[in-house]
Amino acid sequence: MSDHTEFSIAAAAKALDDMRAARPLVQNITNYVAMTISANVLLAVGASPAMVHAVDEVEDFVAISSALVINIGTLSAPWVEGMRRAATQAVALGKPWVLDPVGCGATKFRTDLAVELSRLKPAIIRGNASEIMSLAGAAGAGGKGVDSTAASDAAIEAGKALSLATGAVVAITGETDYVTDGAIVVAIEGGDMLMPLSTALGCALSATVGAFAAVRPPLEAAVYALAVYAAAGAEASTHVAGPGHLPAELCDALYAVDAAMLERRAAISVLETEAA
Ligand SMILES: Nc1ncnc2c1ncn2[C@@H]1O[C@H](COP(=O)(O)OP(=O)(O)OP(=O)(O)O)[C@@H](O)[C@H]1O
Ligand SMILES: Cc1ncsc1CCO
Ligand SMILES: [Mg+2]
Repeated sequence: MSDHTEFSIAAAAKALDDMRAARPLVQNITNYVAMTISANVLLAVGASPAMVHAVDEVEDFVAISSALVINIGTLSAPWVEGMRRAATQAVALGKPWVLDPVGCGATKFRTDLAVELSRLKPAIIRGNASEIMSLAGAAGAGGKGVDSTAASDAAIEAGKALSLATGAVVAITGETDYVTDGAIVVAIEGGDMLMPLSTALGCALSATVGAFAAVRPPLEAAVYALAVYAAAGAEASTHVAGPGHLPAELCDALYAVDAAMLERRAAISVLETEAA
């Protein structure tokens, strides 16, 4: 029996403790919309963020970071070159990097870049259902700009195929989140329907996945980061009347999240195992 069938809330809490103890420096090449909330989320959960994208320094910065997150939300040509160099450097130095293929499928430029970056050995790819289906080349991806028009369960098979094609662990978010390495599929429950109504919370989740990738192998990092975020998102949503105050409440919940909150607000289940 694989260790992978032993995902648990207790192990998520231990991963969170280990991440906070390490306070990993997480380099983010992310979009203008997501920068502040991503940095605040990382600080609140216990990591150390830096938003660094200049082509002249990305490689040096990767060398001092524990993980790298590349998010293609607001692109321009010089940023693209920085993304290529940063990803290549991370792999050369054996540091995990996370790809968030924002809006993959919306334009050819964006889709081509997401495909190119997905071939540069990301440890984890995290996106919404439309983005993952598009990146996998699956039919029916849909998508409306950066928003998903597909349910996360519709992207599970595409996520498995993308994982097998790239070697990355793939995380698909939505009402239920799914994480796969091409064989195992883990489901994470939690969060709240208000979350997609507040921009860039998915981007900030990808940053959080980067923090966990600094202290756990990719499959565990993705599952436990998503569980922590699902718990905090559900908790935060009980404190707000609508999406406006959600980012601030989410940061407070990420600061407070512990084993008890994880137990109360999130659930992890293994849907498919290697043997299935
Ligand atoms: N209907 C829902 N119910 C519960 N949680 C949800 C729901 N939709 C999204 N979430 C949660 O919101 C977070 C962000 O996921 P989402 O799929 O919205 O990302 P995204 O589309 O990439 O967001 P963005 O591009 O705005 O950053 C995840 O933690 C996810 O579990
Ligand atoms: C709204 C938006 N536009 C480009 S990136 C971004 C943040 C959510 O993905
Ligand atoms: Mg997104």
